[in-house]
Amino acid sequence: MTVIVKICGLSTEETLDAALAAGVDMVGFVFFPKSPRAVSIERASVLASRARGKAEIVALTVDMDDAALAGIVDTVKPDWLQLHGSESVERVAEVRARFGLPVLKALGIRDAGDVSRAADYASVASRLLLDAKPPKGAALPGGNGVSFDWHLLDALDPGLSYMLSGGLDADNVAEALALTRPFGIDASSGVESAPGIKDPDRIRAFIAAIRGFRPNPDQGRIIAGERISS
Ligand SMILES: O=C(O)c1ccccc1N[C@@H]1O[C@H](COP(=O)(O)O)[C@@H](O)[C@H]1O
Repeated sequence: MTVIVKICGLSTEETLDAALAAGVDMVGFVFFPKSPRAVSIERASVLASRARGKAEIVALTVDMDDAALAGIVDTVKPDWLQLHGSESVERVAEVRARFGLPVLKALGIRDAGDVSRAADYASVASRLLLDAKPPKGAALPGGNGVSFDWHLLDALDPGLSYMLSGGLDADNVAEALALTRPFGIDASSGVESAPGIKDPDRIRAFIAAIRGFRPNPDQGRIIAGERISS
């Protein structure tokens, strides 16, 4: 099982290079002003040029209008747009069509109802990112370093491909992979030494933990009473 790895919220050459050298597949730049990881379009453009051809470049946006998205797309030239706000199914389809870029739609998960909503977005988003819902009163819609109950994903259609995020780090990602079947893994806080400060050692340890993960063939998931082997 090869799992795509995304590191989000990179803002320095040193940490970007550490992620690239460790074999990251996607690198995310955050365009949400309240985030401690927010970068300007100019800064993201420099970092994106450094990463281009080595990893896919993701522009993370939150409920952004077309004019602001266009500014990012024209200058940074991302490979992906990540929509991490409360964008509707219609808005996801509109952004994808208008900009001609694949869209990674983030959905906050806290309960079974949130999981069932994922199916609504599956046909319009190029890929889904299942993240923890932010704690009440949080300033950020993501990047809060909190996990959700991964067992909730047992209810997902097994054919639905998704990326997993929310409070993942080198210590818990193997357990997350053992309980779920994500196409990819995404982390931000879990590879930082302080909010917004990415740590090269934590990035390396995180990617090594994912690459080193081996599913236990005797430990299939139980879905609706039926054992699904790995
Ligand atoms: O990282 C941020 O600052 C951020 C801001 C606004 C929306 C989303 C954000 N990050 C995304 O959230 C996931 C989970 O973060 P964490 O690992 O729990 O800290 C992250 O991978 C980003 O895609």
